Amino acid sequence: MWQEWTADDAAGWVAAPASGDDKYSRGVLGVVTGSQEFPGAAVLGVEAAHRTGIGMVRYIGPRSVRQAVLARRPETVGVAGRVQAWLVGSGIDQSRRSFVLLGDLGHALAAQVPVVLDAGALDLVGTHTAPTVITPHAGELAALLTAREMPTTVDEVRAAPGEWAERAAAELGVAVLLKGAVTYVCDPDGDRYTVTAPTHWLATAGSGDVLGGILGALVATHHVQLAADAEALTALAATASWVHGEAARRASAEVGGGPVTALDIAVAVPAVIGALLAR
Ligand SMILES: NC(=O)C1=CN([C@@H]2O[C@H](COP(=O)(O)OP(=O)(O)OC[C@H]3O[C@@H](n4cnc5c(N)ncnc54)[C@H](O)[C@@H]3O)[C@@H](O)[C@H]2O)[C@@H](O)CC1
Ligand SMILES: Nc1ncnc2c1ncn2[C@@H]1O[C@H](COP(=O)(O)OP(=O)(O)O)[C@@H](O)[C@H]1O
Repeated sequence: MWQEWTADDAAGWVAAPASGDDKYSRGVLGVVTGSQEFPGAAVLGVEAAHRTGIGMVRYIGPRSVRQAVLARRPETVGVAGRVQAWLVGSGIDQSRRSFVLLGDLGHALAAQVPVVLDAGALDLVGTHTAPTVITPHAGELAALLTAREMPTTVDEVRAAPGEWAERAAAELGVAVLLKGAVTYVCDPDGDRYTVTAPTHWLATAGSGDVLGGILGALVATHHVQLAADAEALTALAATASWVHGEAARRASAEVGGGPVTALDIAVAVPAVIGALLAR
């Protein structure tokens, strides 16, 4: 049975800093995203991570992309160091990964801290043992499962998204967040949540990159809980999807129900987090 994730559920998975906190205890997210072809994906994910509330974001990637990220978010740290979670793959073309990039991805996945695997890193699922959540859309899930000898098509996944998400979680041994107008979040232990988007303006280029940043930040800021209970990843993924949808709804409401851009969604996130904390 799939359970719709609500505002009350999400409210249990957002964190505000306390008096004893510092930027490291709050959580540090390492990010390996973006490319010369898709620098915007890195900018959007990093922006969303900062807007979700986090101690620090470390961005690892090509110099030109790092410059774009820092131009938008000078708070971002551009050198490697300790992190409590990784977000990898958004804005990366799987077929054009350089040796340097493969090294950075390998380093991230070997770190034994929770990982959000998106877009051009989805094929790396199963190459590491850290708690992992994958964030495909229907096209990406179909391609991933087909490559793993579970042949399927986008149309088949769209026709039965919950079943394919569950199958992926069971066969790949990771939490799955399957994106769409209804997002399906599940894990191999049987947790199953749906998140129904409150607005279809969410379907815009870069929206998924923003979702990755929100989820990465939530994972990093819950690193202590995750170390004790890896299943928390599923609740955090459902929360990220809920926050993402609600941010788009608020951004659209601000313009009289009109369209929103991916960056608008990220900018609306702090008010969503504030409202959840006030519940
Ligand atoms: N500003 C940016 O830098 C942006 C970068 N992006 C990056 O661009 C890369 C390619 O993204 P795409 O996924 O759009 O790749 P494609 O547009 O190449 O799509 C791959 C395949 O999946 C199908 N597909 C795309 N979206 C789908 C959906 N929502 N449901 C079902 N099938 C779908 C397509 O028809 C295609 O067959 C990713 O790395 C992504 O992170 C995008 O997020 C757009 C914005
Ligand atoms: N029809 C729709 N209505 C509402 N939300 C949608 C719809 N289609 C897709 N979405 C959401 O929009 C986002 C699109 O992400 P993604 O497919 O990764 O796009 P991109 O790669 O351009 O960022 C996801 O969060 C998904 O759940």
